[in-house]
Amino acid sequence: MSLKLKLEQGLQQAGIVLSAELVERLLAYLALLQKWNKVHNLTAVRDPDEMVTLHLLDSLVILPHIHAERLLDVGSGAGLPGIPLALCLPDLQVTVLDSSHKKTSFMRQVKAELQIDNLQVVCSRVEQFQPEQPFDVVISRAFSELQLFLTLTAHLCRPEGLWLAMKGVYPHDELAQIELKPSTPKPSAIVPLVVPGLDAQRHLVFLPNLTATAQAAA
Ligand SMILES: C[S@@+](CC[C@H](N)C(=O)[O-])C[C@H]1O[C@@H](n2cnc3c(N)ncnc32)[C@H](O)[C@@H]1O
Repeated sequence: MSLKLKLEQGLQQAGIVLSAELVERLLAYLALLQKWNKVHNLTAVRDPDEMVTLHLLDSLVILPHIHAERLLDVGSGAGLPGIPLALCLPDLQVTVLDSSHKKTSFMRQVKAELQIDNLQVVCSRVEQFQPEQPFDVVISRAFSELQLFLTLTAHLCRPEGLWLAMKGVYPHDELAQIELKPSTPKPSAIVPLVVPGLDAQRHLVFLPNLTATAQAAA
């Protein structure tokens, strides 16, 4: 089966409708990832079929949950999930951040070649990143445990904004860890996700930043 057909079938199964042009742009991103990966080792996933499932579809199944103007993808690596989100949601301003020069060079190349105007690429350790404005949504996939993710990005999520953590199996231990810390944001929902063609669990953890609400109530 061609990569295009695999992506189209996966999108259909997930109930995600994208234009033919967008499908081509997603595949162009995948082609660049394959090309650079041969030399720069950006991702351990090397098989193009697996890249469709584990990188594109895994990132795209969260599309219905993104309602924001400004999103930060922390530890984005080769641009996941940030680049597929930026491609599919042109009105969303997406910042992809990683501390690795090799990975941010790749993401800059993708931005230039695919002319992704709503994508900003930042090379920085996240704890040192000082943007002009905080973000509506701060997301990560395969970055760190929940507690560390929240600690390192506490200055980056605006009051009443949202942290989204993309996880595999239901993260019992990580949730227990944050329950122990009274000052840590708590999850409002943990949504199971189905990634077409993937025989593994996925969960999206929603952690609202209630800072402003709490201050107003005090
Ligand atoms: C396992 S990769 C995940 C990449 C991508 N999110 C994915 O799901 O394919 C974790 C990434 O986080 C980056 N990273 C780790 N610690 C970081 C930090 N403190 N600040 C910024 N990036 C960091 C690493 O360079 C790496 O690219």
